Amino acid sequence: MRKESKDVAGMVRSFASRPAPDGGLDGAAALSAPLRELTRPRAQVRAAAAEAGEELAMAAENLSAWYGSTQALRSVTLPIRSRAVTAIIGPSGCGKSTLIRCFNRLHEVLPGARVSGRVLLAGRNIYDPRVDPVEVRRKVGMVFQKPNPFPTMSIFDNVAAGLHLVGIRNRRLVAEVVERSLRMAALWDEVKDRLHDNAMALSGGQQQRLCVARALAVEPEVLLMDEPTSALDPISSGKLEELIGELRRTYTIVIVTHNMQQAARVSDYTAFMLLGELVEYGPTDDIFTNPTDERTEAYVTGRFG
Ligand SMILES: Nc1ncnc2c1ncn2[C@@H]1O[C@H](COP(=O)(O)OP(=O)(O)OP(=O)(O)O)[C@@H](O)[C@H]1O
Repeated sequence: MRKESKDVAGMVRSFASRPAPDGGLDGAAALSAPLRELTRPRAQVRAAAAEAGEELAMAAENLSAWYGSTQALRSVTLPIRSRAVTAIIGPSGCGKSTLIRCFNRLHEVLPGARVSGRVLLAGRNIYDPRVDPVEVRRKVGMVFQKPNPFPTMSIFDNVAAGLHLVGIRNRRLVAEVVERSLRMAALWDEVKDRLHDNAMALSGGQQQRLCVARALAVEPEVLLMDEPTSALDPISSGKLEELIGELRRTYTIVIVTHNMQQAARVSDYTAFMLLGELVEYGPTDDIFTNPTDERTEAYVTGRFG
């Protein structure tokens, strides 16, 4: 487990202040960076992330979200480390799902839903008006609570569907990517002889791994998982956790979970939320064994929630 200073806010500040890559969507904003640094104190500690030697895949910066007049997120600032698993924990209704739905611009599809603040993906604000939400959703894939394969499609076509959407139609290439994705989702051996069966013929756990394969097929930069094992039996949950353990080498994963043991088992970093606010973030070991905030301690020791 990597250890780090507790000054996560400083690390986020440094990430938030990174200039966008040349020609990036934030290119214009980067030109005025000195001004922004003066006006935003959070942009001052540029060296901290470099010192920590940690790369960030994403970060929420002062992110707030509403459903009509109900505010579900309150100025959340949170780093998401590359090639690591970040668990989001907290009691029901604290905003976990809303947060990750803001990470791939799914929140805004609901009528009356609104977001303020920024979400940086590789240094670019995904809420920049010039950014295409469809492209964001390709780069930031999502696996939902209940397995949701396309019910009329075969196992093969479920994984190939995303490739068709991004314009990849070459049959050999599609077949290669489908196989690779199913292997990465640890499902290949179980389905290789029945790729053209209907996806609904799979067990719930297999369907969920199929959804992981479908998400991986388009090579996302980040994979979001919203309580991905809550509809699965213990054996299927264990397999999915093993899979997360494998994928963390290659992917950046953010997992929402109610299950504290699961968060402790699968994640490198944990964020604890309460009433729409981020209470504490840090290495999972620290959050579970040595939290700094008494509300975190009360939650992880089961005293509320
Ligand atoms: N579609 C919606 N319309 C209106 N309010 C909503 C909607 N979805 C969520 N909310 C509200 O937003 C707040 C955050 O909900 P959210 O689903 O993000 O919490 P959560 O921590 O993921 O909860 P759970 O653990 O129960 O899934 C709650 O107060 C909830 O009632």
